[in-house]
Amino acid sequence: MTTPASAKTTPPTGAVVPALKEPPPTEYDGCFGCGDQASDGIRLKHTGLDGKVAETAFTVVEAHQGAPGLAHGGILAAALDEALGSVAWMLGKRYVTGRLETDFLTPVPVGSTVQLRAWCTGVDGRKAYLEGEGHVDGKLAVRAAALFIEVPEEHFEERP
Ligand SMILES: CCCCCCCCCCCCCCCC(=O)SCCNC(=O)CCNC(=O)[C@H](O)C(C)(C)COP(=O)(O)OP(=O)(O)OC[C@H]1O[C@@H](n2cnc3c(N)ncnc32)[C@H](O)[C@@H]1OP(=O)(O)O
Repeated sequence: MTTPASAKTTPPTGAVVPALKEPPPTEYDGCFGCGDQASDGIRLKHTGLDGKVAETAFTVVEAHQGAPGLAHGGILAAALDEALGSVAWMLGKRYVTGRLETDFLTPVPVGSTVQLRAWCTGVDGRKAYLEGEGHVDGKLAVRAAALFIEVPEEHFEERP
């Protein structure tokens, strides 16, 4: 698969690629990427999962504009981050994004539906390596490679 992975997002020799488990049963409703209660969120839901690759879709609306009529790159990166993050969580541990590398290959007009796919390229200790891509009308529009880091449950404790 074509990816933009740098040395920091390329798994070392010997990293394993685990099969994905079922998505976590409790998702956080307030999550910008997947939460049902996040009123300004993008509410991604899995549309496919085959044990290795997870799929979802995201429709760009006016509130996501950067330039007139075109998606803001940060929104596309957020959607990729969420897709990759959901795969990381399906490895069965808690991960957060440490590094996210993104290529924006074509402008994405408002009204487009971005078909997103994400997968794991390897796990090495606390590090999980993820890649993903988004197609619009069959054309590769965005792609990403990321390093996720496993964290303890305390990472998500509410801050004062
Ligand atoms: C309650 C139920 C909820 C259920 C819910 C389910 C939802 C299921 C879907 C979730 C989907 C989420 C999708 C969104 C995902 C986010 O958006 S997460 C939010 C954005 N990310 C963050 O906020 C992370 C902020 N950063 C941090 O907290 C800390 O920097 C980190 C990443 C935990 C690392 O800190 P640390 O634990 O002290 O680890 P550290 O020793 O610094 O690094 C460990 C190793 O990783 C390397 N490393 C760390 N950072 C980097 C980096 N940026 N670049 C390269 N290498 C790095 C280090 O060099 C080190 O390597 P080695 O020396 O071991 O070889």
